[in-house]
Amino acid sequence: MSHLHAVPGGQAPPQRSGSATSVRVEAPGKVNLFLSVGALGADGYHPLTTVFQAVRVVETVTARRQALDARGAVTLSLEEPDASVPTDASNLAVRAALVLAEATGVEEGVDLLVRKRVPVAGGMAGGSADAAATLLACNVLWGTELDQAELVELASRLGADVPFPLLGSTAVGHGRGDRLTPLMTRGTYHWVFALAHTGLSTPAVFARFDQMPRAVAPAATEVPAELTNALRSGDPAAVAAHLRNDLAPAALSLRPGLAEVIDVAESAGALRAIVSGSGPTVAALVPDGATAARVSRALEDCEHVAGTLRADAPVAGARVVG
Ligand SMILES: C[C@@](CO)(OP(=O)(O)O)[C@H](O)COP(=O)(O)OP(=O)(O)OC[C@H]1O[C@@H](n2ccc(N)nc2=O)[C@H](O)[C@@H]1O
Ligand SMILES: Nc1ncnc2c1ncn2[C@@H]1O[C@H](COP(=O)(O)OP(=O)(O)O)[C@@H](O)[C@H]1O
Repeated sequence: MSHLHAVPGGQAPPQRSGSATSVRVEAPGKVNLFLSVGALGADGYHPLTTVFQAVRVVETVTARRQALDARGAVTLSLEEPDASVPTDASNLAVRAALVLAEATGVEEGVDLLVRKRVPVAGGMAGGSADAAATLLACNVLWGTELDQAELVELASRLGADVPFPLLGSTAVGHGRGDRLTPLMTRGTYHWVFALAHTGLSTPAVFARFDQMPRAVAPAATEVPAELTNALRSGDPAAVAAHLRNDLAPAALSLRPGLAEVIDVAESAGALRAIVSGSGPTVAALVPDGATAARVSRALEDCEHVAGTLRADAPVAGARVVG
């Protein structure tokens, strides 16, 4: 591992010849194909058994060397400013750069440019994708050479959902959802996402989950074989039959209009529509492109839907582009 330190006296630290001045990384959003939630633990987290699938709705983070007069600072701007996304130290991408700098002793700072495509506070882990992309981009920009296991360890300190976008594809999550095991799947899955007019807070959805009567199905400690077999056979209809989200009743209780969104998608031909993670995005699994177009059109006419996205899955995890 190579460490870069600021030189005392305000001079620029030496730059390795040939080192890039900017690194661009893409990282995917996700949908939970299975999300079984246990009882709240003493650490304030719920034990999860989940299956993440990375979808082709992609965040892009460009990490650029700081100008000499800003060296040491971590700054962030959004390609398209959005009042619901902070650009200060509370942005998960800024925190990711600081965590990597702290772990490696790098002091040169970074300027981050974020292009968001994953709906904000939508249950698709867009902020986590930004953090994962930032870890990889800074690791390359700074030449810190952490391996993937080390990046995953830093990611899990930032949030339960941050390790997954580093891996991408399909993976089972245990613990807080951050202990990942890749899952073999076949085929391509087609999704239509119905975006809500406003987001839902993940802690608020978990808190509502705690207040609700216990679900009929007990929390699962393993992913059912029916789902893993369906994913292995590449059969979307079989996968649709085994989708499960224990947070759905809590999200629906906070946002009753989501029931209608699910209905609209399924009536228009979706194999199944579910709440994505903690919501409020609704993820509709469709058999083909023609049905995707029909489901999108029906959803766009629904008053609770702000817009739709179509995406295939699974896709790779965070990777350097350009
Ligand atoms: C629900 C899920 C499903 O994949 O995703 P989203 O729908 O938010 O994208 C995740 O568990 C969200 O992960 P993430 O958004 O990273 O959560 P964190 O920042 O670590 O935690 C935010 C808060 O959510 C609650 N939380 C999160 C994860 C977990 N296993 N149990 C919890 O109770 C806790 O109240 C915690 O303080
Ligand atoms: N890089 C980021 N992108 C989006 N939201 C962020 C980011 N950093 C911090 N946040 C805050 O986290 C909240 C939820 O993040 P997000 O990842 O979009 O949703 P979810 O947790 O539902 O997947 C946002 O409402 C925002 O206030």
